[in-house]
Amino acid sequence: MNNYEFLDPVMPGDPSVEMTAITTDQFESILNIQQKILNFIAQDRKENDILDELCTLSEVMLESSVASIMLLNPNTESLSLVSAPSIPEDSHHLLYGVLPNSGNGSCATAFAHGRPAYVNDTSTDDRWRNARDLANSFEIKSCWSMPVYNRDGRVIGTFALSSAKQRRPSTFHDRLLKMCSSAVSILLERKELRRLSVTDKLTGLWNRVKLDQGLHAQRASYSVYQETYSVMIIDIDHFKHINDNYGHNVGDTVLSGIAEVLRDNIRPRDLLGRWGGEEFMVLLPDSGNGKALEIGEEIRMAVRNHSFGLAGDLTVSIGICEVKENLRTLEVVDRADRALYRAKASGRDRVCMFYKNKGKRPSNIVDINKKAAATAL
Ligand SMILES: Nc1nc2c(ncn2[C@@H]2O[C@H](COP(=O)(O)OP(=O)(O)OP(=O)(O)O)[C@@H](O)[C@H]2O)c(=O)[nH]1
Repeated sequence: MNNYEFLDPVMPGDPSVEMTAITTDQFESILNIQQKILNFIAQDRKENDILDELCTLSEVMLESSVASIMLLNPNTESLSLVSAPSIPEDSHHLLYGVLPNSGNGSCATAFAHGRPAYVNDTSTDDRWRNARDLANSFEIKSCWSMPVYNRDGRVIGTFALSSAKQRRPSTFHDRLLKMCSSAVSILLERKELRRLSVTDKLTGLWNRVKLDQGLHAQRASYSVYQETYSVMIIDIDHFKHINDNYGHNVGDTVLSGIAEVLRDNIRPRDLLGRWGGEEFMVLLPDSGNGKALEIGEEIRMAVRNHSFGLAGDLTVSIGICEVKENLRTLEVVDRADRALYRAKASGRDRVCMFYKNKGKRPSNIVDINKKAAATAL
C-alpha cells in the first residue's frame, strides 16, 4: 500500500475520527490556508517561515490548540521539533531527540506506524505510556499527529495539533491535518532543492552561485556600513600532478580533505565555498587591518601540516583582496585573483594580498612571506 493513501479522506467507520460532514465554512477555511501557503511560496518566502505560518494558521482552526512539526534527524534516528511558534522556545529542548517508537507519544507513534495517531486522552492512551511526563510538562490532553511523507512515500516527520482538552478529531480536522502534512512535505522538498542548488556536491561546501550571492551581499552591506571585508581565493598547488599520478578519485578525496581543513580554520561568520576546480573562496566580513592575511596564513599552515593520505603533503597559494571602498564584485575578485597569481608566480605555498597603493604600479600586492620587501617595491 502506498503511504500517501493515508492522506486520502478518512474511511467511514474509522473510530478515531468523529464522522461529521464538513461544512462550507470549514471547507473554505482549509482552502484559505492553502491559498496563503501558495502565496508565500510564490513570494519566495523562506520555507522555515512558511512552516511557522502553517502552524499558526492551523491553530486558528481549533480553539486553544498548539501546532508542531517534527522531523527525523537521520544521524541520530530521532525526531526533533522544527516548527512550533506557539511553544515557548525555552521548552523546545524537551522535544529534541524523541525516539520514534510507539508509546513515546502521538508523533513518535504516527512516525513509527506511518499512519495518523489521534490520541484523545494522553493520560490513559497506551501510545503515551512512555511520555506521560512530557504530556504533563506541556499540559497536553489530546494530541493528533499525522505523518509527513517524502516524494518516495517514506515517512520523514509529523504534523500535529495538541490541546489542553480531551478531544476527538472530526472529519474536518482529519482533512486539515492531511492538507498540512502535504504542505509540509512540499515545503521540505523545496527547501532541500534550494539547498542543493547552492551546494557543491563533492565537498558539501557552498557553490559558486552562493558565493556570487555572498559577494553581492557583501558589496550591498559595505555601501551601508562601510565595514572593511575581504575576499580570499585559495588554490591547491600542482593539483594536476595528483590527478595524473594517483587518479581522479584521489584528486577528489584531496578536494574534500582541503574543504575540511578550510572549514576548521575560518570564523563562523565567514562564507566558504568552492569557486571552481581546485579553487576555493572565503568571504570574510569585518576583516580590516590585515585580519584576512592572518587567517590566510593560518590556512596555509594548516594545509601544510595536514596529511592527505596517498597524495601526501600538499600546499596552497592564497590571494586576498581587502575591500575598503565601494568596488564592483568583478573588480574585487579580479584583485584577489591578481594576488593569487603573484603567490603562484613567486614560488607557491604563500599568501599575497592586493592593496591599494595610491597610483604606483605594480607595487600593489603584498607577499606575506617577504612583507617588508614587497611593501618597499
Ligand atoms: N579530481 C578532480 N580534479 C579536478 C576537479 N576540477 C578540476 N580538476 C583538476 O584540477 C587540475 C588543475 O590544474 P592546473 O590548473 O594546471 O593547476 P595545478 O596543477 O594545480 O597547478 P598550479 O595551480 O599552477 O599550482 C586539472 O588537472 C583539473 O582536471 C575535480 O572536481 N576533481
